[in-house]
Amino acid sequence: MAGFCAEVWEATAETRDAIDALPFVQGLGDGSLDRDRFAYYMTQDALYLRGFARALAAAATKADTGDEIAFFAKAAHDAIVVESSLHRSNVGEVGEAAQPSPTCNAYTSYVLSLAHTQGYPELVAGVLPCFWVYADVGERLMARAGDLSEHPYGDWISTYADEEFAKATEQARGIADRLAARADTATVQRMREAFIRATTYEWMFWDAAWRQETWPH
Ligand SMILES: Cc1ncc(C[n+]2csc(CCO)c2C)c(N)n1
Repeated sequence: MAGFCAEVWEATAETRDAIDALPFVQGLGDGSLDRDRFAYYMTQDALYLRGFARALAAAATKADTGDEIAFFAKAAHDAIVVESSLHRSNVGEVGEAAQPSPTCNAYTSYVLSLAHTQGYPELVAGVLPCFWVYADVGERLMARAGDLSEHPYGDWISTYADEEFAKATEQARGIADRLAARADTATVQRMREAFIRATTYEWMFWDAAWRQETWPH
């Protein structure tokens, strides 16, 4: 039987094609995206990363090997430190008044609900699209953009097209496959659902940035 990752990657093919086709992602790749939309995205992403880093730290507490504790603890660290520097250089510090959008709130609440109500395998499956979708999009935008020195979003593209980041994604996939291989059928089904749901949230996050989504009241 093919591994968990191969299976859920296939199951999310339509959503991933839809991500590639989003005007936000297209504009990020060809540099035509307007600065306002990018700034909105960056602020929402900084808010997302705070919640997401907590979910990664929870994965570290649930992990059952030293390597995996270290992997998720470092990922939690990088979500705040490495990604924050990308944010700071683009939009400065995120103001105290910044509020998560409905989609940002839904996505972070979702991964935190996995952290608090589900087991380690389900949580790993739910945080995996964050790595994999970004590495996949980053790699593709990089191949298309070529020289990034004059690209308005070159630092974003190079962060996610980075070799180190590809390695972290590979490690996250290895962990998910190992967990699924020894999990019972019901757990694998919940893992599948978590992966698919989180991939859909990745689509929604970019779509919300394009629309500069706000709360109705
Ligand atoms: C909506 C959204 N999804 C995924 C990422 C990418 N990302 C966030 S934390 C992390 C792991 C540690 O660096 C990765 C890959 C993002 N920035 N924003």
